[in-house]
Amino acid sequence: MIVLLLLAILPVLALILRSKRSRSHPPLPPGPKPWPFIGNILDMPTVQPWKKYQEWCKEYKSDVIFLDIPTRPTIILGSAKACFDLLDKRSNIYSDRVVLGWNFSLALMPYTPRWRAHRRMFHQEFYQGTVNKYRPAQRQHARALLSWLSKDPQNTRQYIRQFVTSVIFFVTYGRKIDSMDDEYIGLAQGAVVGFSQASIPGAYWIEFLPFLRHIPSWIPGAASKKLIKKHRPLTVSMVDKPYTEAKIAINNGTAPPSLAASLIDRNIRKYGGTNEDPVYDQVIKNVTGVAYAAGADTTTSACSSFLLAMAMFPEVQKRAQAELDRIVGPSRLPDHDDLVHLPYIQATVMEAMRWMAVTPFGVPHAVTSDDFYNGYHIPKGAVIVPVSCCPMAILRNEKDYPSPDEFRPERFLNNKGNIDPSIRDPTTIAFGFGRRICLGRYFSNNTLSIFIASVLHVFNITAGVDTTGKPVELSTEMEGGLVAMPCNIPCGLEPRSEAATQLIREEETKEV
Ligand code: HEM
Repeated sequence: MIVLLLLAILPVLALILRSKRSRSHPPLPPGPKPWPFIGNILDMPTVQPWKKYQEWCKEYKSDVIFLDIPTRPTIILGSAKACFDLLDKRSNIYSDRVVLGWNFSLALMPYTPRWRAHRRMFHQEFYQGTVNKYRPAQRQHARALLSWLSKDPQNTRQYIRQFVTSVIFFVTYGRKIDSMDDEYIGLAQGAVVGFSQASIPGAYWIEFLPFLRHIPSWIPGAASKKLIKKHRPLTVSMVDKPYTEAKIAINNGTAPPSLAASLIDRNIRKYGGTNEDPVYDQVIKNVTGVAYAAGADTTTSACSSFLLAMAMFPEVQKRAQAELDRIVGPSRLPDHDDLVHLPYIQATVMEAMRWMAVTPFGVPHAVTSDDFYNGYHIPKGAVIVPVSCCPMAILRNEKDYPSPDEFRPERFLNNKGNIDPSIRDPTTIAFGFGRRICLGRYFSNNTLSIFIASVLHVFNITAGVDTTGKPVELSTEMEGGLVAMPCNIPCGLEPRSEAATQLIREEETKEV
């Protein structure tokens, strides 16, 4: 019955929307041929969607592709130029989002004053000039990670996640994460996994037709609503629980310094006893909650891809270690302050952000007015998907990055061995565009840099064996939704020398 209703309503809706769109406008960008009434709904890939986006860019020889989704036209952008032209230069109309239900997250809020208030508060704590205050926490956690990895390298994937999560929780709530069994890790991981899957473009088209919420789950697009609903209790707890705990500690005078503590303190001093107090209290809760949601999987993915690259390109590993040996030496671990003297390590960090796209289709934007680009009509309300792994463009673009499949930090160096500013820095793309550009990019870069320098300083990295004793197969296959992770990561981490083992042991006696 419901399927019949669906079949009856969709054609009418599609016709109305399409006739509104086609009135006196230039043509839409090229793309796969739509089916009568249902457009390209059935063409939308929901598993590893970036592969299909790449194929379309190639097939239609265009860096702007149109997908006819009756309720939400979708545009794929497959070149840096198209992304900068639209999402950056015209960001006044390209900064909206498709709302998916994560109401607390500023990363998904529509382009409204509410989003602006959240973004302003987050920015104050994470802009370039202030993030270095988090370096001691990042360094200490990176050093703790060396010890975990040396004892149990088969669980490398879990320890990387624990390291990234611990840094974010420590900075945000002043809370230590002692193991992967920590309640908050489970909460947050569950919430983020559900969301990441649900946000694949086309997986969510059904969201715009609430009256169809009972349709069978085999119809494409139906699954995302269920996913979001299933994970909602985890999401609520992920945002509420650590914040409530932090507030209790503040009231008891037992709170360690943290982002939550300083924001709450500032709010009380500025708005305590006024009507604004509860309003800003909610903003603080959301802003602290989004730090984990937006920062944990993304940074974990970048750290994991780096390890994979080291095992697949051992000559890069050797060259990076030689630089560390020369500049830092065997008697201490590297620090953030060393990085300025370590151009090859800096280039390795840049290459880690380029080689495997962390968010292969960015975080989709939405356009708030009709627009025209390269002779094509971009319809108002369209979802705009910047595809950062498209081979003809962006991070895997032959022209900007020759032999793009190879992990080659040298590409960012000039003939004096310094960073060459004429080569496009991949972080200008990997962190998104315009007014929605990633707010955690400087923080994340500090975490990734100290992770890379510390791990390379003490370990030789090879494929190794996994927890079942099977040799790890190295490949560049990625899995996931909004955030992609390498399917396999190496587990063969061996201390490079007696001196390296000694450095790791010394750290074990220190408090994180
Ligand atoms: C390798 C690590 C990371 C990558 C690749 C990454 C990537 C991105 C991307 C692609 C966007 C969307 C930009 C756009 O819409 O054009 C984004 C947004 C965002 N990121 Fe990150 N991110 C990373 C780490 C972090 C961290 C560590 C934090 C927090 C501490 C963070 C906080 C945010 C926030 C709050 C937004 C939403 C901005 C808005 O919508 O106004 N990110 N990130």
